[in-house]
Amino acid sequence: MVQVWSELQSLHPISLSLLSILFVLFLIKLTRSRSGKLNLPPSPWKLPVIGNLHQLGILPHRSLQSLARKHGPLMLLHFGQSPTLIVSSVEGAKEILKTQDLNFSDRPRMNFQDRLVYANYHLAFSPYGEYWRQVRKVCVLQLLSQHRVNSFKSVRQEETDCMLNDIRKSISSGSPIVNLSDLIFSFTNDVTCRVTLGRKFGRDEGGKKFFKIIKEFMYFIGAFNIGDFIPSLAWINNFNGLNKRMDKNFEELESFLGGVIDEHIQDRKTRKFGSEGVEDFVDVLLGMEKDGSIGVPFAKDNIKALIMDMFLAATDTAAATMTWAMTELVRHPEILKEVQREVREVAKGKTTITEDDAAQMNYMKNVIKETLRVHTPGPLLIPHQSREDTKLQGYDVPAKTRVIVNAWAISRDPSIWENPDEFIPKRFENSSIDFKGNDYEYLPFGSGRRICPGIAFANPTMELPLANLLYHFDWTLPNGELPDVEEGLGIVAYKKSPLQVIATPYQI
Ligand code: HEM
Repeated sequence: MVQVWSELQSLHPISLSLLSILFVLFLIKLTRSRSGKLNLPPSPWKLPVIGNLHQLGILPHRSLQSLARKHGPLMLLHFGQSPTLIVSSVEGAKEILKTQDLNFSDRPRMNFQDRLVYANYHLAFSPYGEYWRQVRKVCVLQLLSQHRVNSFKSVRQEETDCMLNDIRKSISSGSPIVNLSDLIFSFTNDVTCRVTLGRKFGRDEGGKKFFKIIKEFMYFIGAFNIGDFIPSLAWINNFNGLNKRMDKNFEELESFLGGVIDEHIQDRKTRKFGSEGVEDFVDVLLGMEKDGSIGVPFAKDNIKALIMDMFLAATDTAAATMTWAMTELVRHPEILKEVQREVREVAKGKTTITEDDAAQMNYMKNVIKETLRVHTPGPLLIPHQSREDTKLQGYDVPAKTRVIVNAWAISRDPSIWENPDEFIPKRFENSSIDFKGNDYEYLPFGSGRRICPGIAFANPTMELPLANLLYHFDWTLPNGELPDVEEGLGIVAYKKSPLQVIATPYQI
């Protein structure tokens, strides 16, 4: 020490003052980094490079629920290089989706968006900002408002009749076992096709090809993609076949959607409205492209993205809910009997159940509510992202942190719900809890700025066919075997194996 001191004294005064400045700067940095140390939410132990990815499991909502039980309802995981906040409590969800909604209304960018030009124009994946605000407004006003939804009443009625006829045909051809999963998916897909594209694509080769394209696209959104978590390793997708598969799908999508738009442009030259006689969504969007009324740059690629949004958001979610509802009903014959009693009392003697009839079936509505609680179709909502540094329940959350709200775990939290894993539609009787985004213990459609804008569309699309299925047929199980409740992989929690049930016509 004495030697260091005497060497310092022998230094030139300029060097000495430089050294002092450096020393002071070092001290400032040290103090800053100590006082600026972030108080981050608890994290489970993580591995180098992949972080907590290995703990994600095949059904992430379930593995995240188990991790939250150990580490708490606010947890910071690292999926590769992406810090991700996992929220599994009512208080946390309320903070994200209400109190600090503006800060958490962004979306993280997904790797697939780099490979499909118009993926950047999606409503569901758009960052928070003027583009998102304007296209959301257009979608709500032109397709999803109560007024527009009512104008598609006849479409839902006709498609419900088609589904019932398919079942009758199957029975009269000697096959009373019907694949309800397929029938329900065709129903929601045909309804979405008609209101969005002006016509359905049927069950011929063309229609089947379209189903395949949509299903494949859904797969990319839900599939594990290394580029989403470790961008520097995105090149791996060139070798594992994912990029090739995406490119092929996107080419098919481009050709299909391009064809639909061209068809509409031709149609508009000869007719005022689309093939249904009502202006469909593509017609409306083409009109907006032409007159520039949307207020943000808007061209064919934007139209394609919004069409896709409607298919991705509307078809699988509603179909999954109805399939789960029927699955739970055949698993609980006493509940099935009770709901059929209500349906048959309300619609007594009628040959067709209308939406006005279905609207009076309160027990059936509770069956749908309970289905959305137990089998939340979007169990983790769509990931949100913070826009600025913030504090959350005493923890620091830096800007650009991904946020996953585990809505499924919250709706199965035993401290909130009695017997949370059991299917009990009666729990909603005399309860004010609803799915409109004000009750944070029950968030099947999310809440806040990014809440699902399709609630008004989804309701009658599920209630009408369900009421009709329950009214016109009795349902039993092939060999008396209960259907399983195993979930498939993907962003929508659907029933993995198809629901096969025996339909027996009910004598009105
Ligand atoms: C049972 C049916 C449905 C369920 C359970 C459901 C659920 C959800 C959920 C959980 C979100 C994400 C909310 C968030 O990020 O916080 C969402 C977003 C969205 N949903 Fe739905 N949805 C359903 C039906 C529909 C339908 C029928 C449509 C349209 C026809 C639709 C259109 C959308 C769109 C466009 C978004 C993105 C909103 C945005 O990012 O601003 N959904 N939905």
